Amino acid sequence: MTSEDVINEFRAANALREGHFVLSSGLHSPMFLQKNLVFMKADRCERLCKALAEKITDQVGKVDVVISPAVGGIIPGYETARHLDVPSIYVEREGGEFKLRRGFSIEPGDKVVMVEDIVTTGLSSRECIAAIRKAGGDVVAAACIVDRSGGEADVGVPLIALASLKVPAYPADDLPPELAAIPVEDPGSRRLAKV
Ligand SMILES: O=P(O)(O)OC[C@H]1O[C@H](OP(=O)(O)OP(=O)(O)O)[C@H](O)[C@@H]1O
Ligand SMILES: O=C(O)c1cc(=O)[nH]c(=O)[nH]1
Ligand SMILES: [Mg+2]
Repeated sequence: MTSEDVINEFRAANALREGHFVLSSGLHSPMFLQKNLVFMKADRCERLCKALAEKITDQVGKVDVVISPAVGGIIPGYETARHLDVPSIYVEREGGEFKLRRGFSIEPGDKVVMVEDIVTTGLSSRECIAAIRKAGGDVVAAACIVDRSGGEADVGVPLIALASLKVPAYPADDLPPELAAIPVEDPGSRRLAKV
């Protein structure tokens, strides 16, 4: 599957959004990949994650478990794990920090592939990898459906991206005037109020 094929799946799901978005990292962008609209259809999710699973196997061989960061990583993590025929678990934020909860644990020495939906700066991936290591996992690679950094993000382990593209993103104090003129949306979960 080429990067263009992957982006076409987003287009077909009306998931390639234009406007003014604040991203998980705090950067602002005129484009947002609303992955939930892609993953909501099982056939579309399967095509993408089957291709990602094949790419993971080609590049790192057999792994023992997939671990993903909530919320966005949960569905692609599960579907990719299904094609790798391994279990899928996830970390979620507790007091802002990713942790394994819900009875999930890692067997000592388990080879882990961390599966993300989207990588922009790699911040969430690095936080997830740190949480996995703290819980005893050996992270052999990271993987994602789309790397918006065009290969520039450094997550500290090899990053296997199904699609790679370079999307503009700007610090809040350095917005182009045409972007600053549009009301901002914050679609992710990082800044959601805690209950
Ligand atoms: O590479 P980064 O700069 O970290 O950006 C990518 C992250 O942003 C999104 O998560 P977000 O925190 O918005 O929440 P979500 O998973 O609930 O969508 C996405 O799911 C990635 O985890
Ligand atoms: O960087 C992000 O937060 C981000 C970008 C994007 O296109 N899609 C997404 O879900 N998150
Ligand atoms: Mg996320």
